[in-house]
Amino acid sequence: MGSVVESTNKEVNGSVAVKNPTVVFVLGGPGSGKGTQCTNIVQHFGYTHLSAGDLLRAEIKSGSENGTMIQNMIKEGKIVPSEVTIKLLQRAMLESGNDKFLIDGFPRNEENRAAFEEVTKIEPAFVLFFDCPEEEMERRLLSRNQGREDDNIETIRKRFKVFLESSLPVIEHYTAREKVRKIDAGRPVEEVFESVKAVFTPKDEKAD
Ligand SMILES: Nc1ncnc2c1ncn2[C@@H]1O[C@H](COP(=O)(O)OP(=O)(O)O)[C@@H](O)[C@H]1O
Ligand SMILES: Nc1ccn([C@@H]2O[C@H](COP(=O)(O)OP(=O)(O)O)[C@@H](O)[C@H]2O)c(=O)n1
Repeated sequence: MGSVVESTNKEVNGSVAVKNPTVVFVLGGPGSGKGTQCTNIVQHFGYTHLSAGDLLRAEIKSGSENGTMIQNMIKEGKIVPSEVTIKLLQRAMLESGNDKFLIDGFPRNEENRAAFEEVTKIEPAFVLFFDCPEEEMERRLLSRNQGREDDNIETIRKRFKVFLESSLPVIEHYTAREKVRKIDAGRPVEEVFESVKAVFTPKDEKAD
């Protein structure tokens, strides 16, 4: 027996998709704390966390035909073609049984953004942007210790360049549409989460 969410899913471009989902894009440079804060948001606000990077790394591990291509792109800090990432996101949304999603690390360039809009017809509720100084992000990435092939100084520099050149324009796109909620992410985890909570708490529930 399917859940209420599944039973009301709809067809989009020939594939089944979650009906009227709430989507929050979580953006910020590499190491700005997106994953860390998403874990906190999930615990407090009932969202499903979908990390584009985690989905791509799982795809490499699964031995899929795209695995080698994805692995090479990640090693170089390059953005994987949208077609691949969007399919993974759509599948994960459907499998979750939820209708509220934090989409972390996506869209990372204009191609990601335009393709997602075209394929899914989903507009994000808002965009959470973790703004963090580069020196702090570099420090965090070099001590992350998750055995990631891209957490070395050479690839980190490439990822910073891609963030400035390709991802910031996406944030500017949503800033122009008044969708961006910018958080000072250079502070300790708990302080950052206080600011995050304020964004997710409806105005009428906030204390004066
Ligand atoms: N506010 C913070 N202060 C210090 N370290 C942090 C903070 N937020 C996250 N970290 C640490 O920095 C590293 C990168 O954080 P992560 O959440 O993986 O970033 P992202 O998903 O943006 O790449 C992790 O080791 C994490 O524990
Ligand atoms: N939308 C995305 C997200 C990540 N990626 C790839 O995955 C890598 C790691 O992304 P991530 O979000 O897991 O990690 P951070 O770079 O934010 O620390 C990126 O550098 C890209 O190579 C991608 O190609 N497309």
